[in-house]
Amino acid sequence: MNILVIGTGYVGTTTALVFAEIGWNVTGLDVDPQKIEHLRQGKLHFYEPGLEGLLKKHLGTKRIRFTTDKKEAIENNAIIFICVGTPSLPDGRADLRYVKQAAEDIGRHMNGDKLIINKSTVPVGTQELVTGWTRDARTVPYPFEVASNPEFLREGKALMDALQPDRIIIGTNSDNVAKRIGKLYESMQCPIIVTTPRTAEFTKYAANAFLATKISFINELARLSDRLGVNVKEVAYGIGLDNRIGPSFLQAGIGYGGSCFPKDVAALLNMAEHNDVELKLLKKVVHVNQRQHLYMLQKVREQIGNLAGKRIALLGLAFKPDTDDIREAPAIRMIQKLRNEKAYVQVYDPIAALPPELMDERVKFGSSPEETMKGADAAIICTEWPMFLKIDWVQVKDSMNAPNLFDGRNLLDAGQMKDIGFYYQGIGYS
Ligand SMILES: NC(=O)c1ccc[n+]([C@@H]2O[C@H](COP(=O)([O-])OP(=O)(O)OC[C@H]3O[C@@H](n4cnc5c(N)ncnc54)[C@H](O)[C@@H]3O)[C@@H](O)[C@H]2O)c1
Ligand SMILES: O=c1ccn([C@@H]2O[C@H](COP(=O)(O)OP(=O)(O)O[C@H]3O[C@H](CO)[C@@H](O)[C@H](O)[C@H]3O)[C@@H](O)[C@H]2O)c(=O)[nH]1
Repeated sequence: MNILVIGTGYVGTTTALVFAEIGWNVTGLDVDPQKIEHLRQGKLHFYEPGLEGLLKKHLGTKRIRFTTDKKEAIENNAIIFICVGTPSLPDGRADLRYVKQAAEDIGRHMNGDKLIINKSTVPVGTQELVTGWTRDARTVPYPFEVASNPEFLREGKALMDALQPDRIIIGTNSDNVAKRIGKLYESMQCPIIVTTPRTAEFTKYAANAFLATKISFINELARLSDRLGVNVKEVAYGIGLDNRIGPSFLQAGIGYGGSCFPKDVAALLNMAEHNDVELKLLKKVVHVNQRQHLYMLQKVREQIGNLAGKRIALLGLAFKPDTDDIREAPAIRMIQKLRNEKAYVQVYDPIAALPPELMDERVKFGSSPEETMKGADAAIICTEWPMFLKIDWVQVKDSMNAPNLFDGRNLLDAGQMKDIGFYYQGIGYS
């Protein structure tokens, strides 16, 4: 079977490689010639464990190829996945301009029957819009179908999530389309749910909104835990063992970030507003999340006083470990706040880079965690990179100006850090 994947970002590249791995012939199409050139050379333009090996393997098997030629790619493939970005507009709405462009490209170059499957995260009703955009761009009225097939992979675990998904959701009103898409995934061992396109589109937002809610819930309880002298990690473990609750996404910290949760929660809130429904709980989820890094900074101020002129070390920039993605990362918000308060900031991350616009005489990137913390008045852990567990904390304690350690991800062992001589504060954990 020949498959075209439009968009070779995070989702498109993973999707293309997973279909190559399960035996299909895949073409990856992107408007960005640099990305395509990198991919042709077996190089990824983002960090994701395991993916580059698979890319090199399938360039070798010739099951995968990459192009910027829309006409040729669309003409040669009857099954087309749309995997383009749907970023936030200023009012929170999902920007559908790339999806529209892809739909129009397909319509314009259509040369026979096409099955269009949308994997991008899109508002309810987009399948109907894609149908209209494709139809209006056709020059010859070839038949085509549009289905929804949302993607649930996580950055850092993209390959595992895409090869062994918890479920596959197919949104179509046609039994024949459901069968054709089901065939693409027949080697995967997971439930396949066939539903309407609108339900499939909504389910994606519901999943991300629920996960974000779990995080804000435990973050609120973490703040109360601090006041009550309770260990929120043990609370999360205790409630997580209840099958009805489950253990995941109950890790308290400085809040969620990334390219998905903030954008998708905003899009869902926008959808609700346009339908005159107020999602009060979800609004609070966002509110809690936006304040969580400020809560940590308040703890720092309580310990070391005014931050002006103080040296603060920040460990971790990425919005979570195993990625170089800093989109909506709490660490970035933290740096901006520290900069406003005229602190000197030294940052370290094993993979992610500090954006040049954030660097100045007050904000520098360190060469190692140890060097970053040398002479600091306080260190704040913003990302739970496993390498931070291996730091020689005894040595670090002696090299700091004052041994103040603030663990924004509850990564380290509080007792051990205190034994070493640190003033240690996590979130709902100390
Ligand atoms: N990143 C994730 O972890 C993740 C997980 C699940 C779902 N999603 C959703 O999947 C979608 C894609 O996300 P992403 O992170 O891969 O986005 P991305 O921005 O990294 O990649 C999108 C790619 O599409 C390309 N593109 C745009 N218009 C095009 C066109 N007309 N023709 C060809 N290529 C075009 C861009 O150049 C870019 O390379 C979004 O809707 C996102 O919300 C993302
Ligand atoms: O207990 C937890 C779990 C996560 N996080 C934070 O939540 C954010 C998002 O983490 P994660 O969900 O692992 O990363 P994403 O790659 O953004 O994946 C989410 O967003 C994708 C895009 O829609 C979906 O496909 C995935 O299913 C969904 O998990 C990160 O900042 C984490 O630090 C916490 O603070 N506590």
